[in-house]
Amino acid sequence: MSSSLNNVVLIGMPGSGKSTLGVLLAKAAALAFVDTDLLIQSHSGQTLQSIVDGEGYEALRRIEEQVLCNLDVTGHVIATGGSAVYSDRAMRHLKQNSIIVFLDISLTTVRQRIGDFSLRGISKRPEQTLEDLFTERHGLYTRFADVVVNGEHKNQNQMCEEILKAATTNANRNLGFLGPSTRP
Ligand SMILES: Nc1ncnc2c1ncn2[C@@H]1O[C@H](COP(=O)(O)OP(=O)(O)O)[C@@H](O)[C@H]1O
Ligand SMILES: O=C(O)C1=C[C@@H](OP(=O)(O)O)[C@@H](O)[C@H](O)C1
Ligand SMILES: [Mg+2]
Repeated sequence: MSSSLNNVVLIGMPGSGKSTLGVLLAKAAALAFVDTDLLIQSHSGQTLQSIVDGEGYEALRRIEEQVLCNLDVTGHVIATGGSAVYSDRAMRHLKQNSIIVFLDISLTTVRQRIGDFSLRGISKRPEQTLEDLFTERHGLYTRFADVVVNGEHKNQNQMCEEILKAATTNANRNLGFLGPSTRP
């Protein structure tokens, strides 16, 4: 059979809803769920914040790349961390059998949702502002996305429906996504 695009990978800024929407989406689509931030924490035995504080943001990116490249699942919704897109290798690996969905929210909404970002283990250069980070990443999220879902002014249920619809439409152009009902 041709490549089965049977995972949904969520990418986007912190606060875009990857972790919370990922669970809802998995329930709605009868898929399993994995949050790669939790894999990083269990892999390293510490919180993301303590990795950034103790070893620096580049160490977090290296661990994240390793965890993403070792991920070998099918039939999952995969919530990534906001910095996943800094690894070309990891994104190419995920793309092999996944639809990549970018949850696109504004900088204002990022600020509202994440509050004090210095406590959130964000992987960024020390001098980098949130605005700089937003601009730098927006291009990366767009580049790797198969589908972009605008997340402004929508509640979680609306987002979930929209992601599912967009991912299914996109995947139906390929084969084998979300089970037999979408196969020709
Ligand atoms: N569509 C939405 N509308 C309002 N709040 C949301 C929405 N999606 C997520 N949130 C909230 O935003 C916060 C960050 O969500 P989270 O899933 O942790 O984002 P991420 O994993 O992308 O960093 C949580 O408090 C969550 O409840
Ligand atoms: O954007 C980032 O640099 C990060 C986002 C976090 O995940 P969420 O995007 O789920 O908040 C987590 O991976 C880590 O603290 C780094
Ligand atoms: Mg998250």
